[in-house]
Amino acid sequence: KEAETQQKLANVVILATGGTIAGAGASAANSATYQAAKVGIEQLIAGVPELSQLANVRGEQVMQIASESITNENLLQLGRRVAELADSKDVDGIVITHGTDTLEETAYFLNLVEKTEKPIIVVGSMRPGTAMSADGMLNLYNAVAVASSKDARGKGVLVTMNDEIQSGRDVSKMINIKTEAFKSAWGPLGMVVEGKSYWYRLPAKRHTMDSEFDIKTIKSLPDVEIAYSYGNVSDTAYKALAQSGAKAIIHAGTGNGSVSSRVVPALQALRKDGVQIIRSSHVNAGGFVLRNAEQPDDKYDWVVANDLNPQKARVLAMVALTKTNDSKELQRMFWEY
Ligand SMILES: NC(=O)C[C@H](N)C(=O)O
Repeated sequence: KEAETQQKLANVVILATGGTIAGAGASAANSATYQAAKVGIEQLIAGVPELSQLANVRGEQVMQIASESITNENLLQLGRRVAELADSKDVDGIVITHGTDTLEETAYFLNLVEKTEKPIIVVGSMRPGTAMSADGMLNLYNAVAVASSKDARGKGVLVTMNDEIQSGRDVSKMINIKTEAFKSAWGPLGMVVEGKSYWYRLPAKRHTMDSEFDIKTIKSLPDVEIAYSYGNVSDTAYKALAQSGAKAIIHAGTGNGSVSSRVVPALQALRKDGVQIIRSSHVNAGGFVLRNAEQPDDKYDWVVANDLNPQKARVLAMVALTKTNDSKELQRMFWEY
């Protein structure tokens, strides 16, 4: 009988990378003071015995880091392992446990480069497992539930936090002290309740199977950097980033990606030197940058990120630059992905 139920359940692999979901604090009262990336994947799985009712689960420790320290090499390593598993006949879904600080970047990266319909779910937690009211157990349970459901196939990389199913492309960490930390300007795709998924909308942008990018052909990622804008900003950071070899600079602009008159000449000059200039916005609840609004992008040959925040724009720019250095092509990609 047991063998029969095992056969019917989906096979889900959990790739652990660290983060607060693998964090530990000194006491149960420590919800915000703790060390991330301390607990191994076997212990995480053992902490949620109910996972075995959802799927045949096995874990792999891919790395053990706090996600603020993730590198492009780490991203490629994770992406390649996800692709290998996605190609394997005995894997139905993949869950990635991840720190929440850069979770949105990894989820968007995988959404762009993994050629599979199989569910890929990225999940984290806001409190360590040692804290009162820790959120990691339920978030992980929900991730495995979505990863093992047929309904999640073909919907791109997903994120399960706070009972919501979010598109990995849209979702962003909006607040860092609440368990309802992850939001999308365009709303969640669905909900997970007691291990069952409820869907309400679909992603509109190209992803996974419909993407022109493939992890298997990406050898390395180019250097793309972000410079933050504010009142009285100088052009020092932009110039320094270009000098240290950045192929593109994401302008984390004010408002609708506006650029200070103190910075415009430097960005014009950098573009003439071959650096791609991509205008994004750092407004809190989600920016929206349009071509030739605020700045004459056609004239300066700049690119706009539209609704992608600066850190997501960096991810798309890196992936896009592995294919082209043509600013018109880059702009097309920024509209399509
Ligand atoms: N909540 C978290 O996971 C934060 C942690 N610094 C990380 O990203 O690894």
